[in-house]
Amino acid sequence: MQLSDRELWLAANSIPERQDNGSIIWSGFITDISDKKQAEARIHQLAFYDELTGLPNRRLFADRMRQALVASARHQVYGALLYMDLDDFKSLNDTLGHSFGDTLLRNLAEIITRNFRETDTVSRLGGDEFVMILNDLGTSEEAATKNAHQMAESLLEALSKPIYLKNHQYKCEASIGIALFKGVGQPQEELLKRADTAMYEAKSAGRSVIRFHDSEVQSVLAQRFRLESQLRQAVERQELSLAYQKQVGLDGGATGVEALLRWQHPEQGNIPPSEFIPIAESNGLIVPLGLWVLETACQQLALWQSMPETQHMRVSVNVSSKQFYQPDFVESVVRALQQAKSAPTGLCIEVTESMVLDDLDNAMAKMQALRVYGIQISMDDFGTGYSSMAYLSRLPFDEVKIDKSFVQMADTRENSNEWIIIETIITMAHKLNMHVVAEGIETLRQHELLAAMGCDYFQGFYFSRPVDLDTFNHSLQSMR
Ligand SMILES: Nc1nc2c(ncn2[C@@H]2O[C@@H]3COP(=O)(O)O[C@H]4[C@@H](O)[C@H](n5cnc6c(=O)[nH]c(N)nc65)O[C@@H]4COP(=O)(O)O[C@H]3[C@H]2O)c(=O)[nH]1
Repeated sequence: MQLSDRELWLAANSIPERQDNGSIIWSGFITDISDKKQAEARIHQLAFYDELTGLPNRRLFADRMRQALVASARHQVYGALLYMDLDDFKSLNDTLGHSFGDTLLRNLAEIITRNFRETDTVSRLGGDEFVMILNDLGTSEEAATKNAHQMAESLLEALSKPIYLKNHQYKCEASIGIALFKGVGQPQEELLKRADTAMYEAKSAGRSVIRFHDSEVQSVLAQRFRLESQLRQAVERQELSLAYQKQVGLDGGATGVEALLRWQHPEQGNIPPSEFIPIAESNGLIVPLGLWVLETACQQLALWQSMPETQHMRVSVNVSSKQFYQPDFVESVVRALQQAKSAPTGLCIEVTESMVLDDLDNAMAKMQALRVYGIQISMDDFGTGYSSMAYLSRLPFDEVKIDKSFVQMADTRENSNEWIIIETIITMAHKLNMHVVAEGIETLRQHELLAAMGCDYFQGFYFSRPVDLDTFNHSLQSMR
């Protein structure tokens, strides 16, 4: 029962008694059991929650951990255990007293809880040690590592804001150890020990440090962070360049090139795009990098267009999803063309199927706007995604690029389903007035088979690897 100012728990006991006329009268008594209920709630609170902060205690943590492991196994997703320990709590407790320490811990509990999602668990195992269970961090180890690291970083940032307590300003620093988990394979105690060990490693490495238990994960992460900061300076240091891979027509003559980004790292040498482009995509750096690629490719296009022997050459440029969905993407492409004084018909923008399907209407509007200028659009990596014929017919593409994995798969099994699919793609693309490029041609046989199927253009190591500009121009001259 809810009274105006408090909740009242009542227990009713009554016995039915049948009367002579057949009716039933209940007689009994009602007892106020509010005190008992409160005592039960208090016992539950004491059993499962930390008295000082109100956070789940070790017992409830163990139960949530069990649930997290089962859920992770069922959905095949990664989770992580974050073990956090304050960097100078002991000395603070000793100098400012335990009551100050307690108030600080209560404040921190609130800050930590605010920093995580409702589906995560924030618990206090004792002293200044907090352990968090993070669920649903992704299906790949890489995504989980990144997500767990981001969440730990954002926690450190939230903790670093000054807290004002009893005339003291306190800026918190903490060490965090992380252990990833997936499925029920690892015993709970083992996982906790791993996160704890990682936390000790973090502590010995300095203040406000995050460490993963798995040394391999840690070194991949360290390399990623190193690359990330170096990539920021790569444009200014002129470490980036474009490689050009030619595309040929049926007669073997070069009809165009695909411009591919290259990073010549001063110590590590050539770093493949598969390594640095995902980093640039995740931190937004891909937008300025992509613009640099477009501007450089347009300048080169203008040069080729100014010479009679190369004026027919088309330059294809890859764009990433983040870059494509920038509100001013179309304007930035047009600006790059205008600044370089190159004709828009020589530029081809390569987008992938999954990129377009992310936001179909928006993508369609951008593609139509690009085509108004005469810029061509190619659907890259066709065959790897949904490869929906329905979408292909609705979207304004000029070209379909059959992915290399598809071409190579088909080569190994004659008359395989892959060949049938390739043939269907080619026929359908032609009916939709699109031409077809097969990429990843490595053998004469692949070339001949695809040519026989009606493919229009070809690209692959069989004709040429991607090469630097001088080598490319040289090869053009020697062909004349
Ligand atoms: N095995 C084999 N491979 C072949 C063959 N012919 C070409 N390749 C490789 O296939 C990739 C083709 O580019 P992509 O599918 O667009 O795939 C590209 C593209 O998605 C991305 N990328 C490259 N440059 C840029 C860029 O400027 N911007 C963006 N957003 N992504 C880029 O990185 C990916 C990888 O680029 P690369 O390492 O240069 O790898 C290139 C090229 O070197 C062949 O016959 N056999």
